[in-house]
Amino acid sequence: MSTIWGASDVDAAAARSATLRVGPRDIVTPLARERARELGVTIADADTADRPTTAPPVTPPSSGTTDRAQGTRSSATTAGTRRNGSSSPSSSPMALTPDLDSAGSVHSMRPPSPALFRRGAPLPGGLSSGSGVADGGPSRVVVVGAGHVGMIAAMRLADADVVDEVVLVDIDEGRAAGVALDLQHTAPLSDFTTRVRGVGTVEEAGPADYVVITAGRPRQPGMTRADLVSTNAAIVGDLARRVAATSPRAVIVVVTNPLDEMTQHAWTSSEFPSSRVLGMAGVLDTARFQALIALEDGVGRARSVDAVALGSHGEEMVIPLSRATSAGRPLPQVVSQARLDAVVDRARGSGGEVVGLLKTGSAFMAPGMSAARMVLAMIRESDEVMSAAVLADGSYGISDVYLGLPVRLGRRGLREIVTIPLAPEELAALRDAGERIRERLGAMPQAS
Ligand SMILES: NC(=O)c1ccc[n+]([C@@H]2O[C@H](COP(=O)([O-])OP(=O)(O)OC[C@H]3O[C@@H](n4cnc5c(N)ncnc54)[C@H](O)[C@@H]3O)[C@@H](O)[C@H]2O)c1
Ligand SMILES: O=C(O)C[C@H](O)C(=O)O
Repeated sequence: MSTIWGASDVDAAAARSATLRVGPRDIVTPLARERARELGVTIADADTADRPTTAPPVTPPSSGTTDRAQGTRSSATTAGTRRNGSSSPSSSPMALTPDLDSAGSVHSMRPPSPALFRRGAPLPGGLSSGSGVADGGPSRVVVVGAGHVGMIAAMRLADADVVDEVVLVDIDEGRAAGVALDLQHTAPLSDFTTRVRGVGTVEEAGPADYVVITAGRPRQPGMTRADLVSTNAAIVGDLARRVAATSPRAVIVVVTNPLDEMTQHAWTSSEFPSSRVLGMAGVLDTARFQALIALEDGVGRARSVDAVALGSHGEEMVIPLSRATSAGRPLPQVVSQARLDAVVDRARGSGGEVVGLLKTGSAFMAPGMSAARMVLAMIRESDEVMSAAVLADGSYGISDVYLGLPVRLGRRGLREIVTIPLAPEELAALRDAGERIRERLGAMPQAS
């Protein structure tokens, strides 16, 4: 039997021994070869005399995800097809070979190669026409809220050219239609074939594979995210129920603030399995930390920083420095503890810093790109470890509350919560974040 080796297998090999051993009939994807060139990983024939003595890749100690609708625990993902209609590598070892060290811990949280995001790359692809989950119709991503975050997310999604349709929905229908038309005009500039529509309701948008909810009020200077709760809970609750009716098999990605509470609210309102309701904040918070620490002397490029932001999207954000590296070197060996602490604080407060500078509205470029990145990771089954707000399932000693945890996503949403070793104080801070979010949920108005 032949095995398909993907870019994430190369990442795992880079973390272990800088050599990827493949069998004579195995297929190494072009992206994996490109990734190997980037990382200096040798692709060697496993049948040669110097056969590796290292253990084969192992399946992670997944705690699985709870599928409430079915009452079962599942980490399955759905096979998909590429945009060109051929079979996707969803059964490839990309899904089975995490970058774990022999202790079963995550060795690297490095984002995948930019090669994974290059248009026209043969593997993995997008969703083919006719693969739309709801009706066998067009593959479709619906972005609810054609405001600042929504339009950036839609732009990235259209530009990626991996779905038939991106539909913007806004109660201000003219805005949705105008932004959509403006975006459609960029098709020759960005060279995409995705159609872009703008409508006033999720019902008009039609059944979707993925729904990104950015609708709601942003905060203004002097406000906390929590100040948005009653206004936005009413919007998100209503939208989640209507999305569930229109797109019963969609994966929902919530962006609206306060993020952790709104994601849990969308889950209960939609009555979807928790694996299909995710929140976007960790990708953004991680990017902010990477970007800001890269401004420090000696750190290098932001993408060479391997780190993850967990916990809440706010005061209880946890950035485990015990796991953070730059080009493979532990960050505390590169940057002084005082500077590290200052950068963590700045990353934690970055949303507020941007609000203060803009004076009206909040950040949207990095947030919109981060939301699109989550959707693209699912469509492309990139298999990267990223932070997302998910329903804690007992991992890290936390249960039944949405908060930022390291995850792998698949076509159908959450594939698994990844357990990474944390220092005792980091674990305590993560658990505290769960408790604080639970308290805020308890205080949330019930009628939304
Ligand atoms: N999770 C994160 O990391 C993150 C990052 C940035 C912003 N946000 C949040 O995202 C939300 C949107 O931010 P923004 O800057 O895009 O705001 P915005 O005001 O620019 O856009 C919001 C849009 O939602 C629309 N809208 C309101 N109610 C609606 C409804 N019921 N149906 C459809 N559309 C509706 C509005 O007409 C508006 O166009 C805010 O709550 C903000 O706090 C979260
Ligand atoms: O800070 C905000 O209110 C918006 C968003 O959550 C952000 O972090 O930029």
